[in-house]
Amino acid sequence: MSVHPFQHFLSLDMTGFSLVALALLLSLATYFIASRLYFHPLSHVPGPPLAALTEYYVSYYDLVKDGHILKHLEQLHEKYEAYDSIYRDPRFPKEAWFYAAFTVPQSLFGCTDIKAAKERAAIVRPLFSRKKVFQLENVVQQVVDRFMSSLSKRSGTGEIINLYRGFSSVTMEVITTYCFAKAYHIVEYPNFEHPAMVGFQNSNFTVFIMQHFPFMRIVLFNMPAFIRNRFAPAAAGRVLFFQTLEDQITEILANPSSLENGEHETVYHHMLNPRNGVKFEKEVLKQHGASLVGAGTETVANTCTMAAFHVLDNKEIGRRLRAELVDAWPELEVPLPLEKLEKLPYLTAVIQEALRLSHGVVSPLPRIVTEDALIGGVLVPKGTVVGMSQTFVHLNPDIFPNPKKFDPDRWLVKGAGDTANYLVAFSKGQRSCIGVNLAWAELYLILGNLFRKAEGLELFDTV
Ligand code: HEM
Repeated sequence: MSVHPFQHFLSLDMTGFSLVALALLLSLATYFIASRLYFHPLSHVPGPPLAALTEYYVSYYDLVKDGHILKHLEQLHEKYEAYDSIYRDPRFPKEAWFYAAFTVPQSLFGCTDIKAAKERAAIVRPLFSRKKVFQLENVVQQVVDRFMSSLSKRSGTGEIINLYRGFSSVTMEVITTYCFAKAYHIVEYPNFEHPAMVGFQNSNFTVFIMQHFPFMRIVLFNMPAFIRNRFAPAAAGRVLFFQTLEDQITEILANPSSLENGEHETVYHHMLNPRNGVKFEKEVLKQHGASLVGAGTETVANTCTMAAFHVLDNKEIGRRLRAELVDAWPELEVPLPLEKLEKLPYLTAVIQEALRLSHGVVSPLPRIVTEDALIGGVLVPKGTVVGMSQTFVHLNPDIFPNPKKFDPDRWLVKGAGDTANYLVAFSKGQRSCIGVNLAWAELYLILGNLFRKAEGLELFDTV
């Protein structure tokens, strides 16, 4: 078979072209890999080479491995303790790319500008001070009473209750009543599956998607409702919740004097305060409201779930907790005030241990290093994004021996007060949790009431 001279020329040329392209590609890849591994300003920072090469290293663990980046990071981070240097340094702002995925950039939580965040925190902080939480204790107590009454209706029926959903219901209802004086009747909803609560909870995964694929923020929020409901129900829940908040805000803005007749002080009294000229726009109010619900629902519910599991799982822990509660609270008809509950040492230790093992927020919360800084003994250049998961502090065996064991006694031994400095569930520094007092109050009231009043609770099908 004869070969046409042109055909020969073409095949020779294609091979030559492919070789040149391949060589070019290899050189580019070598240049990229070498510059990232050896010449990048962070090349001296320890860590796996693949993570230095691509940001999709984290995306893979978040999206494909169901958030298992933490298990993986735990092994990597054992040696690198730098929590305080990162979070206590007031010069390091929150990193915008990460926080943008929560779609509340104008809220206190989402605000990445140091000065603006400080001003915003100062406006709402009075609502969450220890004094105010004590003044509004009955708001929390009433929701807890409603939760207990929902539970007692199921008592003796043999019904299986998803307590995690139950705790999420009570914590979401506390936030909406405490912050907005608005009850959604979440704790009364069948199976503790109120659509706003379940929708908000399920939508957490969409945050990861929006984090790694930012264009999805526009897609998910702007697609027609019927498509979103059909193909992205989790995002639909989030949108539905934002809408309910917006409706309340629209009503208040149309009739600001309604605040004077409200049941109690709310976040709107602080964010729409004619006396000191504070008047935020509707969008800011909406985002701030949503972020309070986001920050205050799952966190408290996770801690309650962690405590309840271990109290029910470990007979001795359950016995000691109940004995302490019965002793301090003989008359069940009269609620035991927060002031008394927080003086109970074993209950306090159970809560501390539950906070430690539920960690607060498990994702490393990123900050930007604005000036060259020494973090964990490593010189980190200006502009670097740094963060450390709270899990690495809470599971450090040098601080908490046998760290995976739920052991309230570790908080009762001499010197445990110092160890409390390492309980970083609420983070540290200027951007630490503004709701810490409310959170503690909820934990005391929910767990105190549950383990004093509910009888016959048993674990079912847990691992
Ligand atoms: C066990 C319960 C809770 C835990 C463990 C917890 C933990 C945290 C953590 C770790 C942060 C820092 C987040 C970051 O750096 O981005 C934070 C911030 C925040 N938390 Fe909580 N939280 C809890 C309950 C609450 C409650 C009940 C509220 C409701 C008022 C709340 C409102 C906030 C807000 C608004 C922020 C943002 C503060 C800022 O960025 O300056 N949290 N929380």
